[in-house]
Amino acid sequence: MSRPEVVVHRDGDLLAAATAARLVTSLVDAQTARGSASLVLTGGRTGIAVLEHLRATPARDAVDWTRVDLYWGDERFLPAGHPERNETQAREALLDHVPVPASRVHVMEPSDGRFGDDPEAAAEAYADVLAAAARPEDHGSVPSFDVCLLGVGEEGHVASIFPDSPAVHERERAVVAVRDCPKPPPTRVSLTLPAIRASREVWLMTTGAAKAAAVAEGLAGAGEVELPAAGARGQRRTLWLLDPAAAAKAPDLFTPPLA
Ligand SMILES: O=C1O[C@H](COP(=O)(O)O)[C@@H](O)[C@H](O)[C@H]1O
Repeated sequence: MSRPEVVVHRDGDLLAAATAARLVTSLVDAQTARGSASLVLTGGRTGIAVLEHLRATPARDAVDWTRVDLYWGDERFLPAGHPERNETQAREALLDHVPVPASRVHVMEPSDGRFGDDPEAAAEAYADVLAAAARPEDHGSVPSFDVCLLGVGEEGHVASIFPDSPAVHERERAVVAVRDCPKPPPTRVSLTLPAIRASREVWLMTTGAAKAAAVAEGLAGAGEVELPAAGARGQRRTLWLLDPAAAAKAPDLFTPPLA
């Protein structure tokens, strides 16, 4: 498992633009090395801003979108097309504007989908999707995603894994239903930390002073039960992408010059 690295960008907009550029390179490299690329998307302000920048940059055409598999780290369990669904926001920001085949867009089921209002069934179905996509070399029932994008909440949540919640204690399952979530909407579906840790690279992106304490604790070795972001690590790389406000309380070791 990789040790965290930190990049501090001048402001949130530059962070989103630079992360979009970084993604182009990573997806192209993955396609060159393995034929296709896999990307886990996140909701949240920064996650969607990255997709908007990706849509706007001409470099997006360097990616062969017909050979990208898209997954989600979490989803708000709401009806299809609901504006608060991470899927809806990602489609508007990027997916409706690039030629990614529908068969490669692996959404978590909505609350009016195949399983109705049953988030546990939706979570199990998503675990089956991941297991079907895993290759023998992935050593498990989760693909080795090339990049897993994550936002970070003020209390240190990633995906929909909140501090000291049942999801953060999950060790076996790759996907779980989340109920009584402290951040609305209360019902969600989420990858677990073991599934996130199957990723080659994990990129945690966050901005603003409200996130500074969570960032500092995450980098200073907090336990993942208290601060789930601390447990989000990639096999090869764990990258914290921050603005100066989010980085303000980080330990010295982790505050490199501005990029
Ligand atoms: O609800 C969610 O929030 C987090 C973080 O969002 P942000 O706006 O504070 O960056 C996000 O990572 C997660 O995917 C989403 O469902």
